[in-house]
Amino acid sequence: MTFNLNPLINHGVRKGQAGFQGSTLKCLCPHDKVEVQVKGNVAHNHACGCTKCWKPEGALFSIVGVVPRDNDAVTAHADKLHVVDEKATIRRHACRECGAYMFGRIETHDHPFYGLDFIHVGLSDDQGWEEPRFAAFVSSVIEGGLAAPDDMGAIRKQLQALGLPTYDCLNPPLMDAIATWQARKKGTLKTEG
Ligand SMILES: N[C@@H](CCC(=O)N[C@@H](CS)C(=O)NCC(=O)O)C(=O)O
Ligand SMILES: [Zn+2]
Ligand SMILES: [Zn+2]
Repeated sequence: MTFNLNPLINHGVRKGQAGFQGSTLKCLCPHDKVEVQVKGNVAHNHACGCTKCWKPEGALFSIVGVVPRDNDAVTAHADKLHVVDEKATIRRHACRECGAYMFGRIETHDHPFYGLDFIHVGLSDDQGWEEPRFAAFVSSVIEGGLAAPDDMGAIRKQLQALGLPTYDCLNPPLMDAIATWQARKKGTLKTEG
């Protein structure tokens, strides 16, 4: 059985282009689309199975990455946006009409990822975005009711065959970044860098 992981990766992972300058994200409404202009490429792009990230209809995973918060701006139909969950750390701004999540922002200064916005490059018509490089929160697809526990072996295999290592949290570099931030805050890590 082949799973609908996400349309962006179902038929292989397309490599990004060096020097890609960014592009516009558009919501899925047939007209009066919400538009978000993104300057520069996305980073840490990955598949996320968590229940909070936006997934296209029928897909098991979101494709989500980050940009500096100053690099994205809503350029059309901002009035259609609402925050999906005010209590979540990532305030995900979605189109009220089509449901697409246009950007997610961390407003808590005291957070390891403060300063980054979360975006979905699948909402752009352009190619060249950094390719997804790993899969995070894979086990969460069970929590979301999207997959049976017995399917997880096959789902992980499909992701790994695409060259995406699978994790049930974030990947080691991001987990290390979070732990480093926590250690500096607690004073348990004193070195710079
Ligand atoms: N098992 C949980 C995990 C959710 C989770 O921790 N998601 C990560 C990856 S997007 C996160 O950073 N969430 C913060 C937030 O959603 O505000 C779920 O699937 O809902
Ligand atoms: Zn829309
Ligand atoms: Zn997520």
